[in-house]
Amino acid sequence: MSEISLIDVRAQVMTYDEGIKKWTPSGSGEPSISKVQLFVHQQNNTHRIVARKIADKEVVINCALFKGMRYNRATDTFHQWRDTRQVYGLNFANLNDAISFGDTVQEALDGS
Ligand SMILES: CC[C@@H]1C=C[C@H]2CCN(C(=O)[C@@H]3CC[C@H]4C=C[C@]5(CCCN5C(=O)[C@H](Cc5ccccc5Cl)NC(C)=O)C(=O)N43)[C@@H]2C(=O)N1CC(=O)O
Repeated sequence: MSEISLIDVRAQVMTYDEGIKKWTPSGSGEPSISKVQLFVHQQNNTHRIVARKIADKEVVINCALFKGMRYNRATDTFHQWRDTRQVYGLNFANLNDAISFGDTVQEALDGS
C-alpha cells in the first residue's frame, strides 16, 4: 500500500461559495459529518487530504498539499485552506481532533 493514513478525524466539510459569499456543506444530501484523513504517499513523500461522508462514503475532499499552501486555523475548531479551485473549511466535532489534525497538516507542510 503506497499511501498511509497519518490521521483520521471527524469534521463537517464545507466549501465557500464565492457567489453567495457563504459556506456551504460539501457533498449531496443532508449536511453531515465526514471522516477526514491526511495520507502520505511513501515513495514521493507527497500528502493529500481526503474526506468521505460517514453516511454514504461520498468523497467530499481529495486535495493534495502543495508547497506554499497556507493552512489557516480561523478558530480553534474551524480550519480552512484554499487551492486554485476552491476554499475548504473543516468544522471539527471536537477540539482534540482539530488540534491533532492541524498539527499533522502543518508538520507535513513544514516538511514540504
Ligand atoms: C461554518 C460557518 C463559519 C464558521 C467559522 C468562522 C471562522 C471565520 N469565518 C469566516 O467565514 C471568515 C470571516 C470573514 C470571511 C471572509 C473570507 C473567508 C471566506 C473565504 C475564505 N476566507 C478567508 O478569510 C481566507 C482564510 C484563509 C487565510 C489564509 C489561508 C487560507 C485561507 Cl482560506 N482568507 C484568504 C486571504 O483567503 C473567511 O473565512 N471568512 C467562519 C464563519 O464566519 N462562519 C460562520 C458563517 O459563515 O456563518
